[in-house]
Amino acid sequence: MSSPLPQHCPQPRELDDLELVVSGAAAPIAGFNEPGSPITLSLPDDLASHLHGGGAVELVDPEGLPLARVTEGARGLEVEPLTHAQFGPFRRLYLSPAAVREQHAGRTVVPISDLVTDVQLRQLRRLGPVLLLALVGTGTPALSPVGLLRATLRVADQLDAAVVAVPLADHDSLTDPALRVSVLTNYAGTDPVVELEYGGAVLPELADIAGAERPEPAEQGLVLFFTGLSGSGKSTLAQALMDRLLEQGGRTVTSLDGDVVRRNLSAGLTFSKEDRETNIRRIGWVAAEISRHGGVAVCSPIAPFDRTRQQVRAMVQQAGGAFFLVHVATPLEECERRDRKGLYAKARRGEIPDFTGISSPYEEPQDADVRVDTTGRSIEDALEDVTVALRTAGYLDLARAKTEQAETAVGGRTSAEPGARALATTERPLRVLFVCTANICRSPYMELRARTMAGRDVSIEFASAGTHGFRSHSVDATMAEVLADRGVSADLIAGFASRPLTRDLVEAADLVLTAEAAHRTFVLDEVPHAFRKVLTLGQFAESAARVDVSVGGADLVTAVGHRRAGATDEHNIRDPYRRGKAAAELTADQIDRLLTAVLPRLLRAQAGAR
Ligand SMILES: Nc1ncnc2c1ncn2[C@@H]1O[C@H](COP(=O)(O)OS(=O)(=O)O)[C@@H](OP(=O)(O)O)[C@H]1O
Ligand SMILES: Nc1ncnc2c1ncn2[C@@H]1O[C@H](COP(=O)(O)OP(=O)(O)O)[C@@H](O)[C@H]1O
Repeated sequence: MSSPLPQHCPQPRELDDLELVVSGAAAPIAGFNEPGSPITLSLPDDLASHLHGGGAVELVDPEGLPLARVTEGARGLEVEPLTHAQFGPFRRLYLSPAAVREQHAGRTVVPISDLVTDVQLRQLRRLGPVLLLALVGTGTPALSPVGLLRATLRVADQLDAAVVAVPLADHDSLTDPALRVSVLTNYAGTDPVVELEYGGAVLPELADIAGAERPEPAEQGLVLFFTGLSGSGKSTLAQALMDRLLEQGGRTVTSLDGDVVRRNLSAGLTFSKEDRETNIRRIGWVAAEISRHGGVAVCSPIAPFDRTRQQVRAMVQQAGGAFFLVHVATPLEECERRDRKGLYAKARRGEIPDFTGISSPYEEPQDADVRVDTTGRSIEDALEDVTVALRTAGYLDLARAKTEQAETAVGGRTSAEPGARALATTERPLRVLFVCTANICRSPYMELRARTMAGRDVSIEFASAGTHGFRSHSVDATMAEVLADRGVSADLIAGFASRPLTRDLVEAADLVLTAEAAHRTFVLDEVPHAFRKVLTLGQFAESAARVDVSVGGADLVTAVGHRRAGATDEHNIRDPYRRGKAAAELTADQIDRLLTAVLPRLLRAQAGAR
């Protein structure tokens, strides 16, 4: 009897890709890892070498259902389908391009990845019979796949429309647009494909879906994840924070403390790298489920590996929760000095192998929402850093009642201090950098229009640059005309000189707003840690709309960094270069709409919070 094939459960994005490959939607791509293809599968080293040696691997879904068998072929990994996924909400809507051509030929094809607006419904009505392709792949829709399908079906009821679900995932790379075009074309055949216009207000009949999908921060599940060395203060801060949460009431709180988890959920695991990863993934899994149901999970394991922390973040976000990472960055010397449990001394004597910080690594997080060094500080004071960050990010407001704050104020600290601290960081002007390709058309328009709109306000500065920016060119002549028509002074326009984007420009900016998602990807490939402050202008506008109107200026930038909407194609501001004045006007209209929505909130003088 032959031994069973090794099995592997791919990541959600890879499972979506598998479905596209099997259904023919990805054609001409027919497998994984073909040269230059965005459809890739990453396998653990042992499985990769098994394939390389001529073996086969079975890909299974998270429940273990075998979906396909992969082998190494001439162009990459060849895929032989086994079983088709049969369950899951709206499975019946997942059709292959061949089935769609057979059942729905003759309809105008319209891709949908967000809630439809009034403007878009009018556009759809004008199109006649339509096929709404709901793009439900991982990371693509602005809401959950089920939410998008429920909303799209509701819109379809008002039209002559068919709805089909397509698991086109977001690969967050420059190859995405090409894949999108080929998938849409495979579904459309010879029928036209029309993109929805940008803008408008979400249809009132979708409000309940929008509400359920985008819960108010007070209702969204939240995972507070403290990471740091043993003795850094994770448990102490986590406990103090939970006490505050419980005193305030209104939320269910679950503690997943490192030590406690190891005595229960993870009993028997060692401190090898593998077992630590298992331990953290277990914590992540439980925390994600808690967040799925709107609860707050407070976790405080060491979690020394970046990759595992990222996996937890992904699990939580997948479950619709928010993930907030606190790096308790107390240095090793201080943790060792405290040595509350006497473990460091033992580790130094070699009595505990693989001890974090001594004989096992701790990878410092680059993506922490807040970093707290507890050295020489009171617990209350260190906790303040966390509660301020939580409040600023729009998750929890754990401010004590004023009377209580006054009572706890010591050594000249007053109840006003947290607010004062937040203000101090915003005293210099907020620096906003606009980015497009050549820096002669869209980004100069954004910069000069924004400067004109801001007038004499000194709380903000605008600049622009291009991912492939020309050096010292003036504004494109057509765009310059549009700028002049819209009240931008001739001096400003004449004084403009284009420039290429540099790392320093990104580092120096508080907020980088790009014309298209591809520009955002370009910037992040260069400066990955800037991910919170680099957004498309449309993505920023949509994200800002979700943040309470009382939050403005630098606080708004921080809040959006933590609660940003996905960058979808609808957000892209298309390039009008050399497409005539009408195209330039349309682009200008789109930019004006977005700037009008966001600028008043970025200008300190008008931001409601102050
Ligand atoms: N080898 C080794 N390395 C690090 N820590 C050790 C080790 N052996 C035991 N301990 C005790 O276990 C606690 C850390 O467990 P965690 O589950 O948080 O660790 S991990 O996230 O799985 O890496 C940690 O507790 P905290 O001090 O609360 O962090 C230690 O008390
Ligand atoms: N500002 C502070 N914040 C948190 N802990 C502090 C602080 N100052 C001193 N400590 C002490 O440091 C130790 C931290 O231990 P613990 O919270 O168990 O750390 P961990 O969970 O990271 O191992 C405790 O004894 C705590 O009283």
